[in-house]
Amino acid sequence: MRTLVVTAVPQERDAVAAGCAPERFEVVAGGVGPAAAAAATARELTRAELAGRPYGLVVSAGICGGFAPVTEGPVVASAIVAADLGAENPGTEGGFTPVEGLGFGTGSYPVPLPLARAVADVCGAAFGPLLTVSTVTGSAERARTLAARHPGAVGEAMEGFGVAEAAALLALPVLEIRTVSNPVGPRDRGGWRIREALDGLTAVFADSAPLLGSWTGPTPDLPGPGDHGAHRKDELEGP
Ligand SMILES: O=C(O)c1cccc(C(=O)CC[C@H]2O[C@@H](n3cnc4c(=O)[nH]cnc43)[C@H](O)[C@@H]2O)c1
Repeated sequence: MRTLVVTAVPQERDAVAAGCAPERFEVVAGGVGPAAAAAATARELTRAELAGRPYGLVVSAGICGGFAPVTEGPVVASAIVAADLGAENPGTEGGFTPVEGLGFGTGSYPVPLPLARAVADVCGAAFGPLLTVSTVTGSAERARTLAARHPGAVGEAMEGFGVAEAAALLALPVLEIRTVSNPVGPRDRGGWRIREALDGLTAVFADSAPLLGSWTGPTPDLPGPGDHGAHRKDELEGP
């Protein structure tokens, strides 16, 4: 089955597409931020289902900020985490209650670990939770807070959780694969290494495309109780 790769911007889309064969991969630029990413992913997955050409795997890809000591190179998510989905909760440890603690759904999606680990190994990537934020971190204090709240986090970007939400609606497995363009922390636009990160994306997808394209494993169990909204094709088609 084919793999859908969702990036934020066309430069990332083109970098990914340069590394993988068009027969097995569809690469789309869905916009910046989790809401745009979720909407674009849901549209593409629904189109494919209705056309009878469903995807077997969904990947969120692009550039990202890296948490020290990860300052460059590829990163692969061991979990896709909505780092600012929840409520500020002064007086509690960490001062934040994640969305699960509020009793609504989940703030973290699992990935198929054997595949994610294999991809990380083949491209020499750092492996750990990848955080999705709506506001790019711009201070050392915020970077420390996030790193303390999410031990082992390797990076921060803005789309992974949105892509994962849409994939979960169709019970599809999801990965997040990125390359580091900047450190998470104080703003320093002059220090960005975007060209290197985009070239790195091409290399990562060239190395991992054979693994991604042949993946036939199951979707990991979705976290928590209740209906995560997984739908079947017949429900999409309506009466
Ligand atoms: O103006 C700034 O200070 C600034 C700093 C980092 C990123 C931005 C962006 O507008 C990029 C958003 C875009 O790129 C991904 N990305 C890359 N680095 C980061 C990051 O450190 N934190 C969050 N997102 C990052 C992101 O997925 C978006 O697609 C501006």
